[in-house]
Amino acid sequence: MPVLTLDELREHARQRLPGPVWDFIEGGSGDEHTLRAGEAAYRELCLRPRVLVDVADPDCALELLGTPLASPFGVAPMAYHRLVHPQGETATAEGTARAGALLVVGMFASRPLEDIASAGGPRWLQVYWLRRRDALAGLVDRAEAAGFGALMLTVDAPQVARRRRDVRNAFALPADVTAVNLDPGLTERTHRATAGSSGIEAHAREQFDPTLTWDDLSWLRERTRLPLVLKGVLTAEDARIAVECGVDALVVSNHGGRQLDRAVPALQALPEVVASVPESCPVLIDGGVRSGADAAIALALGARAVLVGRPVLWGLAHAGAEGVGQVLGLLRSELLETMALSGCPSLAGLGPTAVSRRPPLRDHPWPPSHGEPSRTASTTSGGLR
Ligand SMILES: Cc1cc2nc3c(=O)[nH]c(=O)nc-3n(C[C@H](O)[C@H](O)[C@H](O)COP(=O)(O)O)c2cc1C
Ligand SMILES: O=C(O)C(=O)c1ccccc1
Repeated sequence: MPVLTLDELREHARQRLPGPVWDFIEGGSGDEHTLRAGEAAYRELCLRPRVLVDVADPDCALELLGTPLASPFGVAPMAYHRLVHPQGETATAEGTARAGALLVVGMFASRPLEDIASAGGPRWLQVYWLRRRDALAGLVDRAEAAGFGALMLTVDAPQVARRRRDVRNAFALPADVTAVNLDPGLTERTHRATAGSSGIEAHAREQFDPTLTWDDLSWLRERTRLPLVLKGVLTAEDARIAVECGVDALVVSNHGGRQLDRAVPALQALPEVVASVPESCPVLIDGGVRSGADAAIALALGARAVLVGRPVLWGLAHAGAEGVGQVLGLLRSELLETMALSGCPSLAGLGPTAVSRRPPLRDHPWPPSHGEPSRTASTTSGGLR
């Protein structure tokens, strides 16, 4: 039986993976309030389909910071893909390349950057700000040499939040899963949990530099010619500062509910961020995207692309590269169907008037004011207000 939904893949993955690994992937921080709210936010919105539009040839290809993509989907950066499949990130890279989607490789990847790059698809590298600045610099140089198209700095994790599932499970990495792109001395801590702390949390406390401020960004900005993307921005205020600091793109994200619990759902924060940056600064989003319709809603509200996290690991656990390809292929075909059936055959035509909500989420100016209103969008008096 072919897999028809992401939920089916999730069930397959759950059956295959050890409980503590499943919990590490699926879990969130604190009471997991933000984790649940991230997905729920999409269900509170509806599409406003327009009719009698020629939708014979819907098109969702785009270029993002110079990277051509067959669809506006990317794999969110996630650590340690070898936790769920022996080939880890190289299998993820193959499946993602086949789908023509973007792969954001995590700093804590469990396969070498150069091997991941050999799949040939569009790829960016995510980094955390380490106390060991030389380790960060070394990785940036390797990413440039291996043809990575952008650098994504995650800024919502000055420390790794307490994830109670991992504490209960005393979660630590198995000996054969390591962050192979970093000096072993930097990551040995991930293999030992202590009372009250997972190996991941304890490792991050030792290695992540919580003193990072906007002033430090210039070091990274000057260190690389790659476009710089900040991941984990949730407010208009920070979006504006980021642009002033020379950041090229933003990811509106609460880390999939794994960092600040009670943080605002990414979808709710999206409009104020989009409204605060120039059109030249693409805004991406992640967290809780589970269907092509979810993606269409995010794109309509101004996201230029959508990153997907956990579902990619479900696909990888279930069927390696093939499973990753299934996840991204399913999302792309659902998005194209949604675009056709809502009378928006192009990404440019997918604007805020394609979405309806009740009650109002918040009182920022609406709609976000970017771009030429599309023909379909401009002739309506409804939409999200
Ligand atoms: C197992 C796992 C590991 C993750 N590791 C990282 C990481 O190393 N760096 C990072 O910036 N985000 C990391 N994230 C967060 C994702 O990039 C992303 O923000 C989140 O998973 C999106 O939500 P979704 O899973 O609902 O799609 C991780 C998420 C998961 C589930
Ligand atoms: O970012 C995360 O969510 C995460 O789980 C992680 C994994 C390895 C190192 C740091 C954070």
